[in-house]
Amino acid sequence: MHVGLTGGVASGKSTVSAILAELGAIVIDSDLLAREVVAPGSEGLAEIVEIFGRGVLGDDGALDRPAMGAIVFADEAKRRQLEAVIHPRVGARALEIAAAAGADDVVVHDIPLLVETGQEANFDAVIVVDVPEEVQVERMITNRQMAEADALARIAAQATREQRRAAATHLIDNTGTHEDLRHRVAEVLAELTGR
Ligand SMILES: CC(C)(COP(=O)(O)OP(=O)(O)OC[C@H]1O[C@@H](n2cnc3c(N)ncnc32)[C@H](O)[C@@H]1O)[C@@H](O)C(=O)NCCC(=O)NCCS
Ligand SMILES: Nc1ncnc2c1ncn2[C@@H]1O[C@H](COP(=O)(O)OP(=O)(O)OP(=O)(O)O)[C@@H](O)[C@H]1O
Repeated sequence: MHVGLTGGVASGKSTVSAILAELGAIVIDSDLLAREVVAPGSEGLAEIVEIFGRGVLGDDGALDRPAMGAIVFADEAKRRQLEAVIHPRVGARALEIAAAAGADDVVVHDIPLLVETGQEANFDAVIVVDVPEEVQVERMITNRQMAEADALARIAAQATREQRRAAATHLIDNTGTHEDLRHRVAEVLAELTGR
């Protein structure tokens, strides 16, 4: 079974993924793959330097992620250019990993931009982690020391809460405690697997 998992920035996708993995699911994390495909020495990073110049590299030669973020979350055309380098590579890696899963495995594809990239129909179920925008902003400021304007810029680069909710077969409200979240995730997994 292949399950899509999505949610707005800082909604709690990684936290949900970690719980699902503990409960036995295989998780494919798109954010992690998006880092791997631009690792130092990669073709992906070379393409990014061709497009954006060496200014997006840190002193260590790795992608300067805050600098890249400042560019692409302020400019949609540049964001599309970056996505054109990263998304095909992430997609190819995800397919390779998914191909190694067994028939009885629950494979969870954690894809922040699942709705934005129209991938709903590729999955047997779509889990959406849902919180109001105020909670996203609050968690980005508190847990990631982001400025409010940067948090709002990321939210503005994504689908709306309503668009994501419309794509959900299973909605996970993450406005409660971590304990509440754990219960709800276990419940959803049980619904999916019938176990
Ligand atoms: C701009 C980059 C370098 C900033 O890196 P940073 O370490 O600050 O963020 P990180 O990669 O951990 O992403 C955190 C969250 O930001 C949001 N986000 C990332 N990229 C995008 C995007 N293109 N559009 C909208 N939201 C995005 C997602 O909610 C994601 O979960 C990085 O996000 C990136 O390479 N983005 C383009 C690739 C992409 O689309 N990734 C998302 C899923 S494949
Ligand atoms: N129920 C909760 N109560 C309080 N804090 C939470 C809760 N769930 C998650 N968090 C915290 O909120 C932050 C965002 O969670 P997480 O990293 O799981 O989100 P994400 O959707 O994967 O984010 P991103 O889109 O940036 O990858 C983390 O610091 C996490 O510990």
